Amino acid sequence: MPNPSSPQRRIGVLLVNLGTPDSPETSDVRRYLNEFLTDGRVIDIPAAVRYPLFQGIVVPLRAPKSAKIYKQLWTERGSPLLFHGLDLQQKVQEELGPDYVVAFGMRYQKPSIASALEELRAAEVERIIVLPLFPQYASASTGSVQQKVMDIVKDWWIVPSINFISAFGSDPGFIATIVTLGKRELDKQHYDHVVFSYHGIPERHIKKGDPTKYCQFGSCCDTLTDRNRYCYRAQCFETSRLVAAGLGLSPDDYTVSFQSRLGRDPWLKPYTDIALKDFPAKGIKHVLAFSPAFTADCLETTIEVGDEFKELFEEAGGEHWQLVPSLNSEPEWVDAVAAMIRRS
Ligand SMILES: C=CC1=C(C)c2cc3[nH]c(cc4nc(cc5[nH]c(cc1n2)c(C)c5CCC(=O)O)C(CCC(=O)O)=C4C)c(C)c3C=C
Ligand SMILES: [Fe+2]
Ligand SMILES: [Fe+2]
Repeated sequence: MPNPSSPQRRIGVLLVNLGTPDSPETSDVRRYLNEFLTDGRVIDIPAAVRYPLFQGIVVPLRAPKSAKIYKQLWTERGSPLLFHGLDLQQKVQEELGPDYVVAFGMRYQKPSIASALEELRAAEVERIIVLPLFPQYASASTGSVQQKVMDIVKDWWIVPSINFISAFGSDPGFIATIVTLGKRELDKQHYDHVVFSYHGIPERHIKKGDPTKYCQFGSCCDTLTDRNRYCYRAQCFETSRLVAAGLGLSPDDYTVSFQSRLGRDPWLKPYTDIALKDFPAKGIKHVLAFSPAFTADCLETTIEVGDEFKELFEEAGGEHWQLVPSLNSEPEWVDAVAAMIRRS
């Protein structure tokens, strides 16, 4: 007989974003980068080379430069990626109500995925829905979160049912929120062109997830099908196409490009910093830029797209470069996240 006084079983929700240093000081940035850049899904070279190369050379050289950039990004509330994540957690919890327990974790540094999973375990949730806040699946982002969650729960005596929402780059609520934010900017003034700039990944990462060699980095990715469902490039094109349709843009009105490459191997092309330099000569002087690989403002959006690309564009003769803010904890995005969770 069920005990009528036993608490109702609730569903656990784990929202996860990438990570951020505890502070913009070099020592904290170094600790963050050491964890991030020794992840074998991010830097996919043998561990025996990865650790000495990155912890011994790359990170010590990079940390002071990155710390300067993090200082520009830092706010009174700290890192935008962190405080927007906590705001989203709180608002999604309010939206979903008492049948759910919503936790927030970061893949690297704090709050850790382990601490967020502990909160859910302590709440005795019946099952867990994990939503990595990366719209397009990549092994370096979503895959890494999935692996970390599995590494942790494998040691629990009772391993709960877990659903992973692996990608949501075509989700109607996600697309609609980007369209709303884009319209806000487009209503203010005329733009000659739109850029969808995605975080890049090495081409090798796509090849490793494509045993049938379907993806040839050409028109194969123009449509998202069962053959390329997890191809990051195909998903980026799909997100762009859906947002463009929502904004009433034709294919000539927009460019899809990739940013933030690291190392010498080929990454997804075209590279945003190179593509934008050609715009002014083509008569494109006013550009509206979206960052649809990110759900919250961070270094890659605010600084790289918002400041650095703006500077490059103006140096090349452009007049106005405007970044569309990320979804952060916009009410429409909160509704979209809650809807994805309810459907899962
Ligand atoms: C969209 C999801 C992300 C993918 C895919 C991704 C792949 C990836 N990233 C690097 C290297 C770096 N990324 C950095 C920052 C960063 N990356 C993402 C997301 C994805 N990365 C976010 C949200 C952020 C910003 C974090 C913040 O606190 O604001 C950095 C740090 C930048 C610096 O210190 O200068 C690096 C380095 C690789 C190599 C990679 C795929 C192989
Ligand atoms: Fe990254
Ligand atoms: Fe592809």
